[in-house]
Amino acid sequence: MNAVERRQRPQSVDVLIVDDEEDIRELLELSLMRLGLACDAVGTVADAIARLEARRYRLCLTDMRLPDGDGLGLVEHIQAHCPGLPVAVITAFGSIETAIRALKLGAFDFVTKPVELKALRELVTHALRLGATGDKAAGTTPERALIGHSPAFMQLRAQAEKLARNQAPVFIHGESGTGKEVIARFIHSLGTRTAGPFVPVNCGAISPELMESEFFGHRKGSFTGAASDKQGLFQAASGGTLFLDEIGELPLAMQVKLLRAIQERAVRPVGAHAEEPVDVRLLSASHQDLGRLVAEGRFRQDLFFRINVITLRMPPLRERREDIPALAEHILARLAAREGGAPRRLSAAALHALQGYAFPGNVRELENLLERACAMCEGDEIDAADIELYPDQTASGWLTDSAAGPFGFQVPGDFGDHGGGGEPGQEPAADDAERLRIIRALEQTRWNRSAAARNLGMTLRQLRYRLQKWGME
Ligand SMILES: Nc1ncnc2c1ncn2[C@@H]1O[C@H](COP(=O)(O)OP(=O)(O)OP(=O)(O)O)[C@@H](O)[C@H]1O
Repeated sequence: MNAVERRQRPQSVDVLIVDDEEDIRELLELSLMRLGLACDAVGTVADAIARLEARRYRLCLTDMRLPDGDGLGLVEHIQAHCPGLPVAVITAFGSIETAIRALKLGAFDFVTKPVELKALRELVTHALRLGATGDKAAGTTPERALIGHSPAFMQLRAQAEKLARNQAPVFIHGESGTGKEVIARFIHSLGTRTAGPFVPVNCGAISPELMESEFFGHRKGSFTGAASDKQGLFQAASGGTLFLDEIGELPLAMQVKLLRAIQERAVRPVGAHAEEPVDVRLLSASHQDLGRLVAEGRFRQDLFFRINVITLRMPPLRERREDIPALAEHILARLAAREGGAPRRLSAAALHALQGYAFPGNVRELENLLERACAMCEGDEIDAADIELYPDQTASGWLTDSAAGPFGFQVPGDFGDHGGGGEPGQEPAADDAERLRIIRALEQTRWNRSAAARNLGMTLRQLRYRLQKWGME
């Protein structure tokens, strides 16, 4: 660092650099200074802790191996003593496991050695934005309605708030209609990318032939029908979050391309000669057990590891029945706002009926059910008689601890690794469970697909997609 650069150092200190190699400390300091940031640089964990006690920083950037400890210890110290301070770790090339451990301990992000200026710039930009949005994670800013106060939901919410503060890919696992997209939006809204777009994609709804172009875009004339250049979903999500719902539905060929895009942080539009850099955070979700798909050879293990750095498990509604009254109230208020007039109330008997129901279609089914009930009910109060429940779905029949589900098998097959009982080998594949549920619903509605979809708590498009997949349409 030359004398002029030293004189230009701003007064406030933004970044604490922790690295035991002096030349790397200098290099990082210089690179960050050129981004207009002031730095302190130390070489040991003890010095880092002393500085953290003495000053406030906006980011801590630490090497992993230090003479008197490691970067993970410092990450833990910061979580405990300086909550809200983003900490990023510098890992040796190829040591992704260490990076993952750091992320799980609450690190914001990681960069690999040798540190590239571009990666460093991206990391710092997001970290400083995080500081600016830090209060949101504490819940002072209204975010998209996320209703639920049951212990299971509060735990999920706390995890999501923590995850919003880092850049790690998150896999959200849960049954249909549990709110996977809602939680993905929540993570996006509390993170550093909140000013950027949130782009949700249902991987199961894109035709395999168009997938590459949908994801990465295409150049005019690259195939019949490509009348002009088109941006892909990755480019559309740049600076924000790409949410890949039903990621288990991606064909293997597309999985390879997705992995490359994630690893390289770049995509090549169909018909283009060069790759374009993209800066997206990836969140993904599925109702399927990806581990099982990997074992069956239907999902690539390398992609699985890449997207599954952290898993969030969405509890089904029947495991958090305490949330039903608040959810119902929220939904009725929303329906009233749409239709006009005051929100309808639920009678005690109606609420009792709802709380005894298993909700195979989860919150989406509750929404559909209340919408129908509002249409049926004449007065201000919805009674039990106005609520049409899908038969044989008492909550007790669905309890995952020990009981067989309403169709005589363990439900839900896909969630056996999270507390479902029974011998693993005896569980049917999730697809089988879902197929049976859908066939039942179709039989009960005399194959009226719209009515069946409503009863199942899914959209007609989702039902048709599943029927097509099983060759039933
Ligand atoms: N905690 C919640 N608070 C408020 N609304 C919720 C909550 N959870 C789910 N919902 C509502 O339930 C519906 C289903 O949620 P969402 O689409 O996120 O579920 P999903 O798990 O992604 O479903 P699928 O797997 O079928 O795509 C949405 O209309 C959403 O607004």
